[in-house]
Amino acid sequence: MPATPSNVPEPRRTDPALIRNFCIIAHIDHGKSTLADRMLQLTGIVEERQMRAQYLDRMDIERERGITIKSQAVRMPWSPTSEDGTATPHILNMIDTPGHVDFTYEVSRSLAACEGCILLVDAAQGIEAQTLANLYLAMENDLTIIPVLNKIDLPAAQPDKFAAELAHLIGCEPEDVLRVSAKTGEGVGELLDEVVRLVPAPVGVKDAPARAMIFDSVYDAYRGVVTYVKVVDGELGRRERIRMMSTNAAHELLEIGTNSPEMTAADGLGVGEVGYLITGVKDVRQSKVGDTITQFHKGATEALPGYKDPKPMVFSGLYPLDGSDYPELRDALDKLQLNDAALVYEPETSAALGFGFRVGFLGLLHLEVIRERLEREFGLDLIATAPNVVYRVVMEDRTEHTVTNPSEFPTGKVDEVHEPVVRATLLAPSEFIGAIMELCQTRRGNLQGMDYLSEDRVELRYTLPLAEIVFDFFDALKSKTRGYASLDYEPTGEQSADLVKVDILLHGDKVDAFSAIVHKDKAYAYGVRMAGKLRELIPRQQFEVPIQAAVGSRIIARETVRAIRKDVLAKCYGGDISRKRKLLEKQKEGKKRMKVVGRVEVPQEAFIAALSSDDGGEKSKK
Ligand SMILES: Nc1nc2c(ncn2[C@@H]2O[C@H](COP(=O)(O)OP(=O)(O)OP(=O)(O)O)[C@@H](O)[C@H]2O)c(=O)[nH]1
Repeated sequence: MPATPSNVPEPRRTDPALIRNFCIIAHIDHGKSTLADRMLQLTGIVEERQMRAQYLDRMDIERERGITIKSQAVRMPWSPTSEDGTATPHILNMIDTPGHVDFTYEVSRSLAACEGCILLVDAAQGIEAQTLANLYLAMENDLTIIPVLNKIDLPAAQPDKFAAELAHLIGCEPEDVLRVSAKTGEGVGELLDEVVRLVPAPVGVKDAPARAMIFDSVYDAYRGVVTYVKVVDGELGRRERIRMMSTNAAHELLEIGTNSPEMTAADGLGVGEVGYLITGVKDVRQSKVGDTITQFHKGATEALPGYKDPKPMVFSGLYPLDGSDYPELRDALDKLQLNDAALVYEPETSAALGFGFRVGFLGLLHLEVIRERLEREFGLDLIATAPNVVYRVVMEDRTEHTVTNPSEFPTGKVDEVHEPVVRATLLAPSEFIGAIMELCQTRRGNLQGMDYLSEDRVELRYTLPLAEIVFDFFDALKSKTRGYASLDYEPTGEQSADLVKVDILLHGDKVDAFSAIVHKDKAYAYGVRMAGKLRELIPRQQFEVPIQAAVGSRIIARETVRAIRKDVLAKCYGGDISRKRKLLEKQKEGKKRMKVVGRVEVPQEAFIAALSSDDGGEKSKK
């Protein structure tokens, strides 16, 4: 049991020397959830009998209520058998990391709450891009890494080959790579023993003012925001008044505890412990990932390092198809924001699309998730403008503008335009090196390095403008590599580039929804493509309609929709008045759905079609 000095009875705190905080890093489908399930079972906190029934049922209910599906951190008891046969009870905290590239910052905070990680790799597939990206983050956080091959029960498993690959990657011996089957449970007990043996115990100052790092924050419809923390120094007690160090906001602790795997209230958390707290705040933006919590009275003066406000990287205009749904869209966004500190939006109006919002996202997946939730959970029909990144525009008089909507690109003398760039990691069989390089070249990529992970698998590292990968990059990569390449990226700053705004004009009037900021070399292609597309989509009017693409006042492409007098009665010979009336009524109906740009009537469908995905669009599933 914990070795506490006898004169200071503190039975409620676990000795940090007996705590191990770890996470599992894996590429999608390499078996992270299955391994976690096996650990829950093996450590006895979930009985075998309950495993399926309980877990799946619970997920359904949670899904229906729209709250978090997984526990963010689970506390498990484990007593490794040592060589002399004695067993010392330890506490293992398994911390879940969000898996996707859009949430790199959150991943890095979850990793910062751990001292070690299990690098899990499918023994039939080998290392993939997400394995690598998360491994790099783990290294940056100085974590002890335990390499593990999973799925060794599969006939297609090649454990020797991939053990060598993993060993080469992290610089250990192939024999150090553990082999498990999360499915059968083989090797999982030994793995937990290794976690205790290899992962360092957390260190912190017991008698200092409390400092706890928030590594996750989720909204629960019944309990408000549940905040997950790791206590680094000192301790937090029940009913304590706490302070968020980034905002200085004070809150009362209503409950503090651990998940094993249900929420279990405790009377406090001490050094190295991981658990949850509830303060009654209703909005995750008041309890942000990366922030430090301390006591309100005599609290810490210096926050833990690394706090960043989530920064949206990709923006898109969201408009209800039916203008009268605008209030519903606003309410829906308000609700989603309760659980998503990274979601930002502000009202915007577009001459073409009416009233809507300019919404900021962490990345494309984030955008897709939000859009899908708005449509599915809130029953909204939406039009989204093409996603764009954030530009910093420096004028010749040195004033600066942050542009999140291309139609707001400043007019006047522009000196420099800066765009965000990412560091991308691409992994593929070596036969596809040429195809990948060619693709990255056309996307203004810069090769930073290339490594062979084994004789037939290669890792390429590029810096790429974010704008070049937000559309169809992932799809293009998959099609050029027959689905074998994997991609991960993280923002690394910005670069100045030769960027211009292309406007699309209908009969001399700008259509704001189609303005785009593109590289100078691609402006012409964009203009020609959009003008051509619109010519097909816009019905003839009673006058000739020129469609032009322009950079500033210079026209770079032009198409024309020829004039026609549309006589709906032309088909109606004879004097059937009721039929005539019907046709006129129908024409009126159609006109209601028309948007008017200047003098030109454009059916809404034309906007939707022009914004949709045949030139990449927003569909880029990972
Ligand atoms: N044969 C075999 N299949 C496994 C093993 N571990 C996981 N699987 C299967 O692999 C698939 C993916 O496993 P998950 O545990 O869902 O993988 P994951 O990494 O959590 O995936 P995501 O949650 O989608 O990221 C499932 O069909 C599992 O049943 C294993 O040891 N052997």
